[in-house]
Amino acid sequence: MTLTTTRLRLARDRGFALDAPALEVQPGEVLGLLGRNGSGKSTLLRVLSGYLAPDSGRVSWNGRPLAAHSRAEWAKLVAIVPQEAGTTPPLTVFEYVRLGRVPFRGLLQSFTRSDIDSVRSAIERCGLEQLIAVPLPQLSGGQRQRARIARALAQGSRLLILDEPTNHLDLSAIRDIALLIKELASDGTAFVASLHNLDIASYVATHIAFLENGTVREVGTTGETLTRESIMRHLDVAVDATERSDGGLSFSLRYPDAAPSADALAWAGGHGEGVPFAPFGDAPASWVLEYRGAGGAASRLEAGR
Ligand SMILES: Nc1ncnc2c1ncn2[C@@H]1O[C@H](COP(=O)(O)OP(=O)(O)OP(=O)(O)O)[C@@H](O)[C@H]1O
Repeated sequence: MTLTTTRLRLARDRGFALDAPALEVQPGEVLGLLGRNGSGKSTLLRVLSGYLAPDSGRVSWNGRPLAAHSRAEWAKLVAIVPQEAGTTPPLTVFEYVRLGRVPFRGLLQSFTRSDIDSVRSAIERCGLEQLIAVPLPQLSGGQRQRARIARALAQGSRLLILDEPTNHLDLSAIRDIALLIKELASDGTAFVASLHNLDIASYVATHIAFLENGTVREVGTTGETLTRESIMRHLDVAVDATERSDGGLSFSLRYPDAAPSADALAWAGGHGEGVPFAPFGDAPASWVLEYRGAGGAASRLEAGR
């Protein structure tokens, strides 16, 4: 499944307007949307999934404009995995995942053998076999998120739209969801996901789009786009970065009253981004780091030990 768009624009209430350049997501690619609260990530996801019509611009799936797909085709091609909502339906994992087959049968028609096979295989894919008969409200947040993804897989969709997929999850559940997304992408599923977690973005996303006040300011491959400078520029927050063994970056928030970690300093120094400052002998008494803030102005951050 390939998602393509022309430039998209949509004006909403209270002066908010979405403005995104032409985008393309190929099978196996994961486009991560990053931006501050209210920057328009969910709005863009709704436009890409066909729930909101743009004022101008066109969304196409597999080269056909969205409007040319029937509702049934639409439901089969694209699955939306929403944020954890307040209420959880009192269905078992099996019953819930089976809802993914409704576009193929309709609510009142009975499910076929092949529907049930799709449901079971999606449940296995998401590691929920042991929980197949457990009601959703009794699952943990991470297990429920996996059930939502399983439902999307049972639907057979090759484009998954995820709204903050690791919201409210503990660290091990975040890791499991990240691994699942990566595994599904390696099998050719395309993803667009709004993300707040920079580590997850670096790990799962092949491409990143930064939104600010509704406008996509920068889009590109993760390696080129997800940098300390762009994070400072678009999210208005200073982070330290260290390189992972797979070549991606791990980010940690820089608190104004805490010195950056030795690892982050070493990495930044090695990349010419920061200057460890050691006035007395080997042990640095303070550090001076430079970064470029919004508008390109150079700022200096000094931190004592
Ligand atoms: N149904 C709606 N009608 C009109 N405006 C809306 C609607 N939903 C959201 N908005 C507005 O659109 C803007 C962008 O909101 P959106 O939810 O897309 O941002 P977001 O980046 O996903 O935020 P968050 O990170 O907090 O989830 C906000 O100003 C919001 O008030």
